[in-house]
Amino acid sequence: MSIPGLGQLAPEPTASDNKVITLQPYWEWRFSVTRRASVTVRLLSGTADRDGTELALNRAYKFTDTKSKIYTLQGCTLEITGSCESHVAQYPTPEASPLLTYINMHFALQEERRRAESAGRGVQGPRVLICGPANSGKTSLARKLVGWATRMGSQPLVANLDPAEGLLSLPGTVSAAVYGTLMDVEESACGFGLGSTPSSGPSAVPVKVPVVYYYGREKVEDDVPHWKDLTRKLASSVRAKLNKDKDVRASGAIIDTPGFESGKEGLDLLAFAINEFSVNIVIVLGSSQMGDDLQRRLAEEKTPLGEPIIVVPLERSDGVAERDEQFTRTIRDAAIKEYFFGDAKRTLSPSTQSVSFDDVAIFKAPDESEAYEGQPVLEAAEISAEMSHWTLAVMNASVNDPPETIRQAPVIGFIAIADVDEDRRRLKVLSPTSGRLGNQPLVWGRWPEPYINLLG
Ligand SMILES: Nc1ncnc2c1ncn2[C@@H]1O[C@H](COP(=O)(O)OP(=O)(O)OP(=O)(O)O)[C@@H](O)[C@H]1O
Repeated sequence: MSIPGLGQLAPEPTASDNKVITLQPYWEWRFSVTRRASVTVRLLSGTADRDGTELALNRAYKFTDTKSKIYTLQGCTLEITGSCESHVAQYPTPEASPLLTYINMHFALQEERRRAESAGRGVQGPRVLICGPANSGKTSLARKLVGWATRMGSQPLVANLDPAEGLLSLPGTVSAAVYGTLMDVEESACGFGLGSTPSSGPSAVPVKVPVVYYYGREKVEDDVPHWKDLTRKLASSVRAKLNKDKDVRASGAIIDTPGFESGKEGLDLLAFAINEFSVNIVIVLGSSQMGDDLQRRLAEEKTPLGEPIIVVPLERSDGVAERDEQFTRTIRDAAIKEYFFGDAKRTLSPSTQSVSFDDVAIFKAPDESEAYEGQPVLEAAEISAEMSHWTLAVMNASVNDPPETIRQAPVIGFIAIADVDEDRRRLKVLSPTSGRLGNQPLVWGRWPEPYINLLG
């Protein structure tokens, strides 16, 4: 058990310049670098990880707009250059750190994967769903379990059901991808961000190919039926992949979820996802109440493959950082910008095109208040200046398809509306590739609202 606050050195408000720190095994260097500041970390000796991905010795890693930690299992020395809030979390023994339980979880999952592999005959590895209240460290744990698994040669499928944070995609989506290779330590999202996708052009780490569905809202509660439809679709593509590829099948899946509370609605939505993804292991972070409720609810249930569903409550790390609206908006805006323009490591050249209102088919999701059963799922949008700076999803469907088909189609990519000239009835459109906008329908969601002018 780690007791919040115990064994922590007092935070250093803004440590700057150059310093060298030594971490004992299982200690963490926790840092928060915001407002476009940056900090550079170099591993001088020992071993160190960020969320399951190892830092290379003597390589400089630069972090911007990131709240995270570097931990060590064997001890290490780090050189830190730059300004950020940071402190070292010390643990007297490994047992005092929640990290040990996460690692034990990883080894238990590896054992399941080994069993699935040797059993063959279509036996699937563990399908693990990670849930808990908001800010309990779900995504960080998902990244660790994925990073550790890939380092041992596994290729888990990773799915994200939280539209507030895109996995290899823009916010407002749910997505899934196979992870079989190295993750990017420097990325704010540490391997779960856009830097690892092919749509961003050449990549420093091997690219992942996600399947993406567009939700266009922030919270599941904003349009539960639509979220359920997309979760069902995503689960179906995950199932297809697990059936098709024996290495992925043996590795199983890791599913990250939005922060749900332990009320009936949250439990119902979790139970829905658990059923759709044939989950057989549910990790509950930071809520014994939710752990108990799920245990009770799933005690008699079996997966469609006939396995029992095991609920594993795990402790939340007291290091999980609060992220205010300003920080999350900065991260979101940076993701949208990176999608079109790349980042410091690789610059992309998006194309700008001028298109007539008559040459595009834009559909609009209903407003929040209308998002209930019986309402039109998508309507043809009236193009106006209101659309300026919004990012629209390009759907893998035909403009003549029924609205429901368009809404549930996979996403091919995104475009941004740079300008709307109502007088000339022309749109200036920013697109990651230079091809003409084809016959694909575009969907204008309700979130995230644009805060930046991409061409400004
Ligand atoms: N031990 C830690 N030390 C420092 N920062 C941490 C630690 N664990 C997690 N964080 C950071 O805290 C923030 C929240 O963590 P994370 O995203 O994993 O939580 P979450 O439960 O998935 O959140 P949400 O409910 O919003 O999806 C992230 O910026 C993450 O990098």
